[in-house]
Amino acid sequence: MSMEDYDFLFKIVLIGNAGVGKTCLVRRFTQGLFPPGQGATIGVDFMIKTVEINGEKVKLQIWDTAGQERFRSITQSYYRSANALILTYDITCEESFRCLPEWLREIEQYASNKVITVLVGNKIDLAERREVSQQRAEEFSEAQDMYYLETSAKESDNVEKLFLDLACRLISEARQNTLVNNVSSPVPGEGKSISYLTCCNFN
Ligand SMILES: Nc1nc2c(ncn2[C@@H]2O[C@H](COP(=O)(O)OP(=O)(O)OP(=O)(O)O)[C@@H](O)[C@H]2O)c(=O)[nH]1
Repeated sequence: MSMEDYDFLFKIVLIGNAGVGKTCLVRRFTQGLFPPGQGATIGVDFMIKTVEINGEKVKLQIWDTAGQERFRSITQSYYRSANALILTYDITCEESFRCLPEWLREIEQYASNKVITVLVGNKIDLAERREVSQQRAEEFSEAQDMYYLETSAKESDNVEKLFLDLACRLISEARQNTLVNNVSSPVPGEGKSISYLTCCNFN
């Protein structure tokens, strides 16, 4: 496949406290591995994965930002052009959940108002150490109008689903924008134009 051979290109940025597992989620999805002894991210890392959804090639540019406070001014500059943000916390770390309103303020300030935000509670393989209940996280995400998903980068639980559902959402949004911006374009209903809806499982 050549570099230009894709139907959609989306930029996804992962944010959240240090140590919640952002890098591991990205490595799991893009490389299919759980890195041993993963060091803290310095600034921002970048990975690409192209997936096929209902016969269409979707190129995902995935930006993994450092959670440490001292990198905040660097990472903020990556919000603006993001199509989607994956706001991650660690279900075994109350502190990472309590910081979410702070992250939402960052999003409000630096991201586009069209950005899609997904809240992710990572490390569900450590169920016995859980400090944040699923219900509490769901209530929070509902109040903030975000999708919510729990994952384990270690056990590969829901990681593929996270990125693929997000890609479906982004395709859906992109099509709606095209329709809004171009009134003469054909209405959906023909060929494969609405089949993508069947793969969006967020609720
Ligand atoms: N048990 C378990 N450990 C995880 C999981 N995901 C990440 N970890 C561990 O959590 C630690 C931090 O993971 P990272 O992926 O580096 O976290 P990060 O959010 O990228 O951290 P920063 O780069 O500092 O922002 C590492 O020791 C990982 O092995 C998971 O799903 N389950």
